[in-house]
Amino acid sequence: MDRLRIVGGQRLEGAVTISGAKNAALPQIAAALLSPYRLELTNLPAVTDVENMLGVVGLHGAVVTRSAHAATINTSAAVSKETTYDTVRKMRATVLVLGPLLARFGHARVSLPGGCAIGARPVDMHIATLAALGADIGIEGGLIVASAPNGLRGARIVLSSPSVGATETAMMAATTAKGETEILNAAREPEVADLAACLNAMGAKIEGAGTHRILIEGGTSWRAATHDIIPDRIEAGTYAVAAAITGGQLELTHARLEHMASVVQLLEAAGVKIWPGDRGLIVSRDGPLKAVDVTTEPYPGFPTDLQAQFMALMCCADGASLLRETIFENRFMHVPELMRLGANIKLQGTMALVRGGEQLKGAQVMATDLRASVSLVLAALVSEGETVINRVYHLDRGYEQLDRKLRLCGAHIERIST
Ligand SMILES: CC(=O)N[C@H]1[C@@H](OP(=O)(O)OP(=O)(O)OC[C@H]2O[C@@H](n3ccc(=O)[nH]c3=O)[C@H](O)[C@@H]2O)O[C@H](CO)[C@@H](O)[C@@H]1O
Ligand SMILES: C=C(OP(=O)(O)O)C(=O)O
Repeated sequence: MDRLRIVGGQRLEGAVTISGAKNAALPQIAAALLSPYRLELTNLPAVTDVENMLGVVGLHGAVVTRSAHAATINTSAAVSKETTYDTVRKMRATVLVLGPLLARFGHARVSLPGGCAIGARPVDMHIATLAALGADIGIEGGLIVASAPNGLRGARIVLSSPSVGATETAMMAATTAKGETEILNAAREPEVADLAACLNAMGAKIEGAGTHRILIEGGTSWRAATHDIIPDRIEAGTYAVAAAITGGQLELTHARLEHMASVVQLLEAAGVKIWPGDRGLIVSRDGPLKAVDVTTEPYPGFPTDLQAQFMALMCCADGASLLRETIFENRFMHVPELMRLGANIKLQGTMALVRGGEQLKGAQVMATDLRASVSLVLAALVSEGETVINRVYHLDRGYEQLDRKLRLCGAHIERIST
């Protein structure tokens, strides 16, 4: 199992290429199962979640042709097979094949994902949206078993909360339904809009993705398509924090300001300067870091996927900041590990009070999930001495060549393979 060894104290300077968004890539790979024609995805991030998702569509008979940052997925010979617990356990986003399999083949059997480090993460809304589209759907022996032998039919779907995954499931399934589907209280994340753009390139007729109300005209005539995945706003936000925490300056090549308004606003409030450059965004800090409060919210609010990274930043700010997590009930697994580095954090329910300003000191720490792991990397960059981060496979799920990208900007970081 690989580990990362980081010696803190280096100011980061240089350019970081922001990869394609993992959370846009995963549903788009699942969407390939909808159409018998090839889907070519470009700007595909080279991360293990993407490899796993390509493996999952491969298990359903898709033929995948790869290059470093692209994949062509041909599902002309695909079938709806059982997606086992073993597959879903590795990566929850696997549940996104449910809608496409049901829509294309009229039946699907996908294992229930179960809880994970950040929360229980039920899939009841995914199930409810497919039931609203006319599927006969239930749980049998740990599997979601769905059928619609006569096809799905368009419906008005009102989500009880704007779930990203449930919006994506509903949108994908509705492309083959008879008639029109309206999704209300839809998630507005850029990854949802990018999935709609990909589906539209494949022949679908979707309007309104990126707003609360999405309209999908069913009965799609599919065609071959190529789609370029949007840059990863969470990866960009992570490197913005790396520049801020080390008092450095980074150019985030490809990063898009329009996807990062709430993040930019909070960073600026913390004393960080951000401005658009020719190739993306430039992030710089030379003054003191100010403590700011953070509340995670659905997009366009501050993303839960950057809460851990901001907590690392607030550990180095002057004063106290309150971080409130409203999306996942257990997304503070990084707190005890940051405390091992000397951070002063008090947890109460869904809130964390961070008293910044202590000099962090290197230690052995353990990564528990993707964003928790990267918050430890960020804290280690400013910790005195050496930090060793175990279970790096969490990082590899969603960050392409993190150690290399940081090293190129001056970080003292090495991967120890065992
Ligand atoms: C692969 C991917 O894109 N992952 C992202 C996606 O996850 P994901 O799509 O799983 O997140 P959701 O937006 O669905 O989850 C939001 C909340 O709704 C709850 N919920 C969700 C579905 C459901 O059927 N029932 C239910 O109760 C979840 O437990 C959570 O508390 O959006 C999250 C919120 O921005 C991000 O943190 C994840 O990185
Ligand atoms: C929680 C995340 O991903 P997933 O939904 O795939 O677990 C994440 O990207 O931070």
